[in-house]
Amino acid sequence: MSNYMKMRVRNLNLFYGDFQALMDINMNIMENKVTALIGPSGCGKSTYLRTLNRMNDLIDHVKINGQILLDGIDIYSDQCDLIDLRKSVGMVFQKPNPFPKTIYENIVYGPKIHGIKEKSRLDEIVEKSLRGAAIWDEVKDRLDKPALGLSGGQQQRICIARCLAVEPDVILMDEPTSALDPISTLKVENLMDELKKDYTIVVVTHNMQQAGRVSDYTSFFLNGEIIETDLTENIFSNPNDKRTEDYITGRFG
Ligand SMILES: Nc1ncnc2c1ncn2[C@@H]1O[C@H](COP(=O)(O)OP(=O)(O)OP(=O)(O)O)[C@@H](O)[C@H]1O
Repeated sequence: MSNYMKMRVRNLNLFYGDFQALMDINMNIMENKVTALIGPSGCGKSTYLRTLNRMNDLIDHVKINGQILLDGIDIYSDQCDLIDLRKSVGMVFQKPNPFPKTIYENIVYGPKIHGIKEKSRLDEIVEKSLRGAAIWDEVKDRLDKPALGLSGGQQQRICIARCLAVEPDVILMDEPTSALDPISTLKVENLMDELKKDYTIVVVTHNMQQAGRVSDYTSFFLNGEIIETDLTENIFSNPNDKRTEDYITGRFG
């Protein structure tokens, strides 16, 4: 088992204008593990997740200080190329958001941007990515059909396949199952367990049972701070902080 810290976050603060949304965040994100981010609505989970691949750069009144190291390189420094960063750190959103294109075109979109043109290579990537997202068998005979014609659960796995197609190292997932039915949710949860063999996963979830099922580590956020990060089993059975205990036992949030 890897004990490598794929990402290291040090003294991270984030402000939306005058409002400080993240306060002195420190976290080690372990390679080939699933890290769950839990906490009440508005505590900064999504904001934090978005800092990990600089999605907040798109919001113009955001100010960030501190450090986020990916394989030792500060992703906010000049040394880091934004296109490379987004390739290394992929993202899956709450609502499945396939492009209004065929299944095939959804998967090859990223690889084409990165300069892959050869049809046989693209075909290979499509099969590998769809297999990786556990949806190949369901769609292999309809690759030329619109991705939007699939069920919500299938669309989400297409989005995961689209993310895998550019061969990221880290996958960020923002409540990836909150718009899905229980069976699709189970499929995506099982998939996360498979994917962590090859990828490092950080997932925001409101569903505490899900955090318990899928994650190795859990971080509890409250009012923009991390109250504690620990092995998931410790967070759920023996948390250090009373506020964590109150949250996981449903006393607030
Ligand atoms: N673009 C923005 N501009 C200003 N404030 C924002 C912006 N986005 C988020 N916030 C504020 O930052 C805080 C953290 O929001 P964030 O969405 O990160 O929380 P969250 O824990 O993910 O919430 P939820 O679980 O409801 O999705 C909230 O107070 C929110 O109102």
